[in-house]
Amino acid sequence: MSACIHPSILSADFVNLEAELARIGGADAVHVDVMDNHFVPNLTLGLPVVERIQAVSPVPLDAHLMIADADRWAPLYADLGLDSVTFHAEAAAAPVKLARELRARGSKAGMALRPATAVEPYLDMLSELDMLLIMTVEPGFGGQAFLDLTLPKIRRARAAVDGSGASVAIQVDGGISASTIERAAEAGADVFVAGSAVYGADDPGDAVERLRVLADRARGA
Ligand SMILES: O=C(CO)[C@H](O)[C@H](O)COP(=O)(O)O
Ligand SMILES: [Fe+2]
Repeated sequence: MSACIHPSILSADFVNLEAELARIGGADAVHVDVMDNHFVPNLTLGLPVVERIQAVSPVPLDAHLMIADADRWAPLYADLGLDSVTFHAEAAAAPVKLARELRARGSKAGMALRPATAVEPYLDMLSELDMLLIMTVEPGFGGQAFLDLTLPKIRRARAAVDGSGASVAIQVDGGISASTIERAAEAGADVFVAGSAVYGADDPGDAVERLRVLADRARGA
């Protein structure tokens, strides 16, 4: 199966979101970064804006919740009918219960790990997840440099997912561009978030296709 490319609207023009969404019609999903200025030192948007994006988006929504008290808030995003809702393991008191709740409300369940958070403590809950997000930058801001130190964690996650038999996508987010996507793909990622590399391009739709070709080649797909 082809690599999935999820442009992040963090790098889009927030005053013209509907038009910005139309520019990435060939993407597999749009990645929406929700930040609360508590879990991360930045503030973006919340439920009412995500609800409107969901109403007008030509592609499914992949919400990345960088917010404290995920147990309370993440289910409310699932209630909007989003394709996937990803909470941070570091922000959830009961990750398994929360993942089950997201699925029960009709969303795919994603769980994210900061660069310094090990994957091993969570391997016994892979079957509860549809997606595991390995952050490849410290969450909080777009436009940061890809952290190569996350590559071994991507490899370990890939080996664990393949060994488990569970169907879990491995997403990477942060610093993904034409010069880094192949490294992440070779390590085992299959879903790629790209903000600045897509919306900073003259033609975001073309940038999506180029990234997909590079990732597929690196994955041998
Ligand atoms: O979650 C994020 C930051 O916390 C963003 O999704 C990510 O940074 C995308 O931006 P870029 O591709 O420019 O790094
Ligand atoms: Fe993100």
